[in-house]
Amino acid sequence: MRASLIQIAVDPDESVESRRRRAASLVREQAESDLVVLPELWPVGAFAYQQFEQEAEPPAGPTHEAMAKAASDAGVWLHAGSIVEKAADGTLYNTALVFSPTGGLAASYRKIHRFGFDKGEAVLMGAGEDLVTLPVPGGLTLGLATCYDLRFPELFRGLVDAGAQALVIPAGWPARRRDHWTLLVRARAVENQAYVLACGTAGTHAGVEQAGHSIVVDPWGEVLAEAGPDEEVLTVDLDPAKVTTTRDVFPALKDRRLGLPTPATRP
Ligand SMILES: O=C(O)CCC(=O)C(=O)O
Repeated sequence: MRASLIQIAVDPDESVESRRRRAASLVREQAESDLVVLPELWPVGAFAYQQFEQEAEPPAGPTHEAMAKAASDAGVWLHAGSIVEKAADGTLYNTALVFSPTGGLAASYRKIHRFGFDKGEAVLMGAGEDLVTLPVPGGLTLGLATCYDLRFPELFRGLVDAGAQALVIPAGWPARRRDHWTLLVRARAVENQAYVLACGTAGTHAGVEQAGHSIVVDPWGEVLAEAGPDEEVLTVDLDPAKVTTTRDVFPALKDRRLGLPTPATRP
């Protein structure tokens, strides 16, 4: 199963429309891949809070339309990163969209952990409630998470319990915390014995330099490929059997001790 991560640059001197066209054309160039991944909020920029309302899209808006067409033109599974979704009741969500090779919406995921503490996404957006997995026929079962979610291991364990074999994480991670990014991506791969495909953005928007350094890690924690800081497409071959082999040879997931009493529940 071949995967390509498109680490697109998000810079304020390019319009959202132009970036959307460019992203679609980059997706079309990956027709040799089975799965293509774009980063978090690449149309507007993950830190461009002031533009969230203006660039918010209904579930079947312009990014959805452009990405559905790009997926079917290329004949690939497309994790199209995330958009600012405006739901019917007016709530904004950071919503990831995944398209099948015929351009149908196969899954969507509303980011569960909102970033910003008392500002930005944390106050402007609603929180997702649902864990999402998606089996890709003939390939791996994907588990979906977005950016700041990476800091919450219990989410990933939930995805693994639901069958995930490859954790796909679009992000808009800042350069100043790049060490956390690479450390946490590898940790999620090792502890869950799963592939991790983590796709960030390049460039600088809203004054926040992006880390880039998209990275693909195998179920043993080995880095298969890592991008630099600039716009780049990272292509790797994944072996679905490697997840089963790793879990069979080193069955740590079977040694979990669930339901132990805590000091509060101990009689
Ligand atoms: O957790 C971090 O350091 C970055 C998170 C982030 O930038 C985001 O979720 O948009």
